[in-house]
Amino acid sequence: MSDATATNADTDVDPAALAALKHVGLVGGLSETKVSCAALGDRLDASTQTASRRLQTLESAGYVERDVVSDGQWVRVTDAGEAALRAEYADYRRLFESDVEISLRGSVTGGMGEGRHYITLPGYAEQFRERLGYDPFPGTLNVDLTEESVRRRSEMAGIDAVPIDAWEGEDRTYGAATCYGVTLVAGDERYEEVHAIVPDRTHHDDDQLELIAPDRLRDALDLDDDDQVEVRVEPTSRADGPDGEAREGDADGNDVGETEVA
Ligand SMILES: Cc1cc2nc3c(=O)[nH]c(=O)nc-3n(C[C@H](O)[C@H](O)[C@H](O)COP(=O)(O)O)c2cc1C
Ligand SMILES: Nc1ccn([C@@H]2O[C@H](COP(=O)(O)OP(=O)(O)O)[C@@H](O)[C@H]2O)c(=O)n1
Ligand SMILES: [Mg+2]
Repeated sequence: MSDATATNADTDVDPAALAALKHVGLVGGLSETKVSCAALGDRLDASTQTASRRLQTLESAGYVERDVVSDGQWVRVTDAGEAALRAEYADYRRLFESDVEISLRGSVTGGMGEGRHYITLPGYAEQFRERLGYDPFPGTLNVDLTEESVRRRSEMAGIDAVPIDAWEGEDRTYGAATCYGVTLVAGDERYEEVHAIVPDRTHHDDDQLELIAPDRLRDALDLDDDDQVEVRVEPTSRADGPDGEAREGDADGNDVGETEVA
């Protein structure tokens, strides 16, 4: 089994640049819009030079694309930029709404046949049993997300989730993952004890969501390839936590670190 082909790079920018990104979005929406640094500076209560620097920071981080012209610049918020804004939005939802739930949609699909291998590795299997409270069926049910749901999945970042730690095998290191509690809905049927597992390292792009559960979901919900499903993501905590220990998840699988503040 080969190692990761893609890792989710940490492209975070500082809060000031993120504020500039929000203003760019508010002025012109997420599609291409003409921005002048002087006007952006006014909105940010900063100088024209500062506004210009913030746009450069956003461009370097891959959050905007720019085309500088004589009287300003055309700026477009990229998918990564939109994901960063959605992650912020998810934080505010968490702050002000009591029952945050995100609904993602997609269709059942076959994958690369590697899910079974990873799920049954002892270093992961022990953590699933302890932290999720069950032995998963060996494999991952792959869901091919709709375009809208690919964009929305970054909102999962604000939802409490169960961390699965990296571990050392005999010949290599296995990466960490994050498990989000979900309910899987297919037609009139639903299955509650499911987790969306987001590995830090994966061969899949973010249009694929992998689900694990105690049972084979294709049997439990009578699913075939291309069947439409809804994945309702809800806050969840570790089965073995003292009183519901969890960490704030990261839909991109980036390391989110400790949640405690000294
Ligand atoms: C718990 C878990 C850990 C994983 N760790 C790694 C890893 O360390 N390196 C890697 O290349 N892929 C890792 N993967 C991802 C697999 O390479 C692959 O993206 C995916 O699980 C394949 O699923 P599929 O067979 O359903 O398509 C991991 C997957 C899971 C479920
Ligand atoms: N809880 C689960 C996990 C996997 N599966 C299915 O079990 C098979 C093995 O999973 P896998 O991840 O190794 O295979 P692929 O997803 O790569 O096809 C696939 O057909 C999955 O769709 C399931 O129905 N329910
Ligand atoms: Mg799979």
